[in-house]
Amino acid sequence: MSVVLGIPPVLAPAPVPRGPAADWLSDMTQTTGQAVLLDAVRVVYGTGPSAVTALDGVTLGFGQGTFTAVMGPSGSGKSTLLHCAAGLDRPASGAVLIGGTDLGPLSEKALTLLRRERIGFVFQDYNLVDALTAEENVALPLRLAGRRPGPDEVRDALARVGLDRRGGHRPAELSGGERQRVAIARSLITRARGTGPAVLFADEPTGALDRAASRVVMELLRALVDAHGQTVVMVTHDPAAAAYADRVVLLADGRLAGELGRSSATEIAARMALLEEAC
Ligand SMILES: Nc1ncnc2c1ncn2[C@@H]1O[C@H](COP(=O)(O)OP(=O)(O)OP(=O)(O)O)[C@@H](O)[C@H]1O
Repeated sequence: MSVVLGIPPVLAPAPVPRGPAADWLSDMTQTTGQAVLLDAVRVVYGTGPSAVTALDGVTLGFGQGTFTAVMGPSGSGKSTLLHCAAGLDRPASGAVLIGGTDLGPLSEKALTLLRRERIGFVFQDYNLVDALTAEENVALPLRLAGRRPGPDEVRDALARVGLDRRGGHRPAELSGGERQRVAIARSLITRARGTGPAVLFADEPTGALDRAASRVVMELLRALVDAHGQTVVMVTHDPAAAAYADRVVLLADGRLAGELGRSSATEIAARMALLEEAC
């Protein structure tokens, strides 16, 4: 929940000064239509002999209106990559740009604001508040930001995930798949009025769901990309979920270990098996 409220674990408190390289990268994200760009990102947890290099110089872009799955063996750095790309963790070195904005020089307050207005999050365990209805859950981030949602805003967000008739229900009265769809509606609304998030990050969005519910959630994410040009970056272990993405990025030991274009679940599973064998 701390993630939703925007309290990031800060790894390197000193902001990297903005220099000509950052300006060049910023121009590049705008001219190449990259929603998110990671440039030589390195993340180290801890110090001394017990230090772990979770990301080791990763350079990667996520194009606007594309759907990317990030896969790799356990401990390969997938969550770290997602957290860095979303401005929740700061890299020890390298740069992260969202829509051309270099996150390095931003204060914690500016970073929190950027996350609130331009980034959506969806988590494996939904992170809904049990005591609130679906409508109240969707409206919550706006209320936390001090903004009263417009009369149709919450209903429209729920309609986009096919749950406009379930707005008065609490999470306990909804199935796992419906809860995740409420979480997706909430992620679409947490920003300046009228604009969707620059990027929607999903961390194992189908991890707690059965096959049928997973399929509904993945079809929904795919439709957001196809019909609304939404950019989606998703970490998953599930080849069937990754088969909905335009691109599958593979990580191993904190480094890029290859990528696949749109592929079937069988092809993705075979590639993952090879990668896990090699690690
Ligand atoms: N807070 C932390 N402190 C120390 N080491 C960490 C921390 N978070 C992650 N790591 C280490 O960094 C590496 C990458 O972790 P990360 O969680 O990004 O991997 P992952 O690919 O998402 O793994 P999984 O699939 O198991 O969730 C691992 O070796 C992990 O043990």
